[in-house]
Amino acid sequence: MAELLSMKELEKTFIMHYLHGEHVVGCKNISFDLNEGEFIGITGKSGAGKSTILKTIYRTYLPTGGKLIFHSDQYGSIDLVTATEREMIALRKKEIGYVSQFLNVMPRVTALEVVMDAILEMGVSAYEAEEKAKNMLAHFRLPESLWDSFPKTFSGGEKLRLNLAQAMVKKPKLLLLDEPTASLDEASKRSVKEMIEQLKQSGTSMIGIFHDLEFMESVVDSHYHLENGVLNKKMVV
Ligand SMILES: Nc1ncnc2c1ncn2[C@@H]1O[C@H](COP(=O)(O)OP(=O)(O)OP(=O)(O)O)[C@@H](O)[C@H]1O
Repeated sequence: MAELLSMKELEKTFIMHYLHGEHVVGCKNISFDLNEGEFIGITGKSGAGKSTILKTIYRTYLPTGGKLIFHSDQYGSIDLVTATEREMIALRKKEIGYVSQFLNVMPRVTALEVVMDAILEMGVSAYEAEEKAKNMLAHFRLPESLWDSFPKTFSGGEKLRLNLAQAMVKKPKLLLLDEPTASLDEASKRSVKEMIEQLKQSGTSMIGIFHDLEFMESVVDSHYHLENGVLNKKMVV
């Protein structure tokens, strides 16, 4: 299997300006490699730095050290630590997806439009985008009565399912999943598992953070545990 992402000694330190420049370590010395189609699960105590790792890959946070070599279709090998904002925007549009429980959408954009817009960015026709978006929303069991509503008022689980549909409809090369089953019922968890399996088969690589260990072990290939700032490979499932 070809390598997709190589992380070497990734570090993120926050400088707290309102605390007179005090430093808070988000994560440090984090290294691992991710192959095409591989799924790595990361566990660790609250505050260990799991979300910080995902956010530095997606560049919500600018890393303060290390290397993150991503094998991109658009740019060839590119270091996400030093990539420009413009490059990151292009990568987020087409190659790297991120799912969290929190929904960040424009006001007055319907749930269907949220998913359609994601796939339109990939360059498909409006007809195809609508069809794919509807299939995704149905897959994630979002009631049809909500498709033309504004997601701001959705429940936590509905927002998460919309986020999953928006990110997964693109079939990105790399998908980052921050608690993708939190607040979901068993039937919705099964929909998530099925879509993860479909994406893996089509070559998507994933990194996920889970509190639901049983679910995690049913989908990942490798499990890393973060403790006292050190990332240890626990086992290969
Ligand atoms: N934007 C930020 N500014 C300052 N400190 C931050 C920021 N984001 C995270 N941190 C700090 O970095 C450390 C790691 O946080 P992170 O959210 O990555 O932990 P986590 O392992 O994902 O925790 P949880 O399981 O509770 O979500 C924590 O000490 C946190 O307070």
